[in-house]
Amino acid sequence: MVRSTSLLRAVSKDHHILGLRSRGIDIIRNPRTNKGMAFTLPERQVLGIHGLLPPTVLTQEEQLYRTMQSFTRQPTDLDRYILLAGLQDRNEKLFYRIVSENVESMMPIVYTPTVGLACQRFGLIYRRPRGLFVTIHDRGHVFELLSNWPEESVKAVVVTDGERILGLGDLGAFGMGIPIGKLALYTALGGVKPHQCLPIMLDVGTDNEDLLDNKLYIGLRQKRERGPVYDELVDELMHAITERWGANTLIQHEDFANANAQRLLDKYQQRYCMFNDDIQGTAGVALAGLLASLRVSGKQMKDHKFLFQGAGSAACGIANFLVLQMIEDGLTEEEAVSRVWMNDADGLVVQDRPAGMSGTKARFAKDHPHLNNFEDALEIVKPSILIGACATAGVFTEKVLKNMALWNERPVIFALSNPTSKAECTAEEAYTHTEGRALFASGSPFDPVTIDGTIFRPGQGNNAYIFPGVGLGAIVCGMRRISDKVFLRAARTCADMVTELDLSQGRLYPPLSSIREISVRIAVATIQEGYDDGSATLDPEPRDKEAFVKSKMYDFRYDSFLPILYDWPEEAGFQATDQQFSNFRDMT
Ligand SMILES: NC(=O)C1=CN([C@@H]2O[C@H](COP(=O)(O)OP(=O)(O)OC[C@H]3O[C@@H](n4cnc5c(N)ncnc54)[C@H](OP(=O)(O)O)[C@@H]3O)[C@@H](O)[C@H]2O)C=CC1
Ligand SMILES: CC(=O)C(=O)O
Ligand SMILES: [Mg+2]
Repeated sequence: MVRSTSLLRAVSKDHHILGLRSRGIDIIRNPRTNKGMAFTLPERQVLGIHGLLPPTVLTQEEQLYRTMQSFTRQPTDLDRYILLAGLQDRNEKLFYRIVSENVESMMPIVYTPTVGLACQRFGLIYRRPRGLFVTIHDRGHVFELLSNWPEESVKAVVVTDGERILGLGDLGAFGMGIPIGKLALYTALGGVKPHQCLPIMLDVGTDNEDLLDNKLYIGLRQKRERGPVYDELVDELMHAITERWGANTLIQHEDFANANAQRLLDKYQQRYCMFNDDIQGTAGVALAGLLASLRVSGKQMKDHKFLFQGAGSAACGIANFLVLQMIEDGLTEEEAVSRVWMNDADGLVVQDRPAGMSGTKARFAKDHPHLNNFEDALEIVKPSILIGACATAGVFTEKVLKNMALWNERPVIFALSNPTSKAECTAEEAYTHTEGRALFASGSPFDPVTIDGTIFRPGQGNNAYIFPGVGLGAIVCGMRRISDKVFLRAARTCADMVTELDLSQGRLYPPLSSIREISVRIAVATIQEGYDDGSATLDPEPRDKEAFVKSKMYDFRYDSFLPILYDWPEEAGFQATDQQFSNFRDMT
């Protein structure tokens, strides 16, 4: 007799119940339940998959070793990206474990810089659904479309419209790689459970002519929809997400172009549990690194003078946080703002310039004659902290860096633009042209640099230090809203975790290998802020917040299918024959 297919109930170690009406082969095909060759012999027999796998039974550790072997043998980083994406599609637990336990080697692949290349080639890389494509033509039906997503308990959505993908510009629907990558970090670095994460690509067309002509392009072949129709779609999406998955569903806006980023944040920040990562997450991580730098320079933030190269979402987000910090140091708002200068594509941000200006940068416009040469602007401002967020490679020239070293004992130089090909300078340039005195950080990773026998290990000033922890904290305490203060707290938490050893090696951030621990602390800080400002809805407030956060985190270890033995429903079967079933019972 063959026992018929029935309800399989497997209780994992974190007591997450997998409710599956599946045949054994479906358990292998489902990346959430698949364990590859790690299915034990009893499991293989009871699930009816005995013989479908090679006879060797591997531990997860042995699988990790084998995967690392394949990983290092790939000819290029893009091949490594494709290998990992394939693993994520086959065996989710193994994928997340390998990323989380090898953050330094995996993050440059699943995230910047390789994810940028993956987006540019997304038409070739796309294999299977890993998120939702919501197009401008779905207006009026977005809720129905979201209902097609098979998960019932989505808690975190990352959405982009693909208009400003890293520093690579408008990549349209190819931008889907970014929400996928960000949410991979939600799980790998923040421990948010993968079935709670949903990437969304809002496809409103693209103004990238190359893509519109590209046979491999997979998005809508039309110019971007803008104006009221665009706004209606975003509105409908925000509403539909919370209708479908609850009012406290976290929505992260990612890589929207400047004209939309701050505008949408202002519109939705008080209405939804949402944030803009490029504005607030980046401000958090930059502030963290700058706070750590104060321990080396022995200064306060208010003692500094800042110049930004780039005056968009990232730069203005950081500048606004610096003002808050300086006000806390005792300055008036006017004094704080006066210390922050900006330069953009039209030159120095000054009040009466021919190009005028839009958006938040106006706050920082100075009463000064117009200048459109950055090196001249630098000479005028003579900053002690120079921050690049202009997506333009090489603008921190040798002359710029040497001048920074001339005016400052410890010049602070942040080249935040991503991917690596857009960085304002390399780590090697920053250290070489400042005789190793620069306090340097970059958005994408750089290898250590040796100058006169001293090894510098630059830190990665990337919002990946911030958003996974904020997301985790907001989700587990059911936050209604996320204020800027959450990110200020996250920044201080991250800065506090920088050790003297980190600083002595030139690193203004803790090593990436400790990022999961940082995420836990940031989650705790987020929850604390949530209860302080009344936005947390979880009742009662957890007393031991750290233990609470940890108890909610994803467990990379495989679920055991063995508990079904002890709770074997009469009609259960999994295609196991009576003989297989009794063999299984004998063995256990
Ligand atoms: N490290 C991190 O965690 C993060 C890094 N970033 C990176 O920062 C970069 C910018 O992102 P974001 O702020 O969102 O983008 P925006 O488009 O909002 O801003 C870009 C800014 O750069 C200015 N700019 C463009 N070209 C030049 C130039 N040649 N010289 C001076 N300024 C120039 C633009 O000027 P104008 O205003 O006149 O158009 C604009 O102010 C990207 O590369 C992104 O990857 C972003 C978020 C996080
Ligand atoms: C890191 C990031 O969010 C960006 O470069 O856009
Ligand atoms: Mg971004």
